[in-house]
Amino acid sequence: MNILDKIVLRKQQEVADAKALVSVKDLEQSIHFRRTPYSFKEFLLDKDRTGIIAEFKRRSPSKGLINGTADVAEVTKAYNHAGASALSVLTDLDFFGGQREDILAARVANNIPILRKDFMIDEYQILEAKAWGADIILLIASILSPKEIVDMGKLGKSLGLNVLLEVHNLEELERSICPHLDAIGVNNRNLADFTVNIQTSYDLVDKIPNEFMKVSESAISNSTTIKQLRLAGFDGFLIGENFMKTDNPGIAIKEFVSEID
Ligand SMILES: O=P(O)(O)OC[C@@H](O)[C@@H](O)c1c[nH]c2ccccc12
Repeated sequence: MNILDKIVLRKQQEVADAKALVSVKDLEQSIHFRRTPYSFKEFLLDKDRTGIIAEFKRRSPSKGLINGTADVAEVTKAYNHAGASALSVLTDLDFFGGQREDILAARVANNIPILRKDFMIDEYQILEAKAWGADIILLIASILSPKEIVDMGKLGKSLGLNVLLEVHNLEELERSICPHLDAIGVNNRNLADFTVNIQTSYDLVDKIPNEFMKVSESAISNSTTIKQLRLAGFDGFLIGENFMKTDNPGIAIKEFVSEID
């Protein structure tokens, strides 16, 4: 079994446990459930921001522990002030060391869009995302059928959430694309075996219809790459480890941003 299969299997159990503990009604009664999510597009295309979607990630299956001490409110505020267009906060506990409380803390500290970064396999998780104060959900093409992507995309949109579809190759893109999406992310990392290749982004950018915002995800570690990805047609750049692996991710993003503009 590859790592992605393991994550999905564990996720099924986690969602079943969560459903037994917190009802849909409870989720709908959260104060965040009534708020109108921020527009991902508005922030991503804002020329005063950088297009960076800055990620808070404590660990990953490929790298193990990345940062065991960083404070989520402090780091996400620094990301925001450095010009991030959106924040990405991992909520998977077993493989990425994230939790619901991380989104809640990032939400109260920031007024820019937040992506709930997790492996969404059930509509219940989309209701959770809304209840926790997220603005954007991630749908990963490699673990969802085209019908699941349509259904989950529709539900997300009906709640006012922004929907980011993640693909890793042309086949995934072609089978998964549908109208209920705002943005398409090309993951430069193959989630099944962790190999990374930025070329994946350049290969797919022109295959993504221009009505969708285009995001390049993973393994971005220098400002030259951002400039090249921008020229190729990308609007957004999802960066985690490059900032989180340092002692002070807030300073790391500031230095990074000073090199792009
Ligand atoms: O830390 P990196 O290499 O900058 O990558 C960030 C982000 O793209 C990566 O964490 C990611 C992309 N897709 C995912 C899906 C699930 C979990 C994590 C991810």
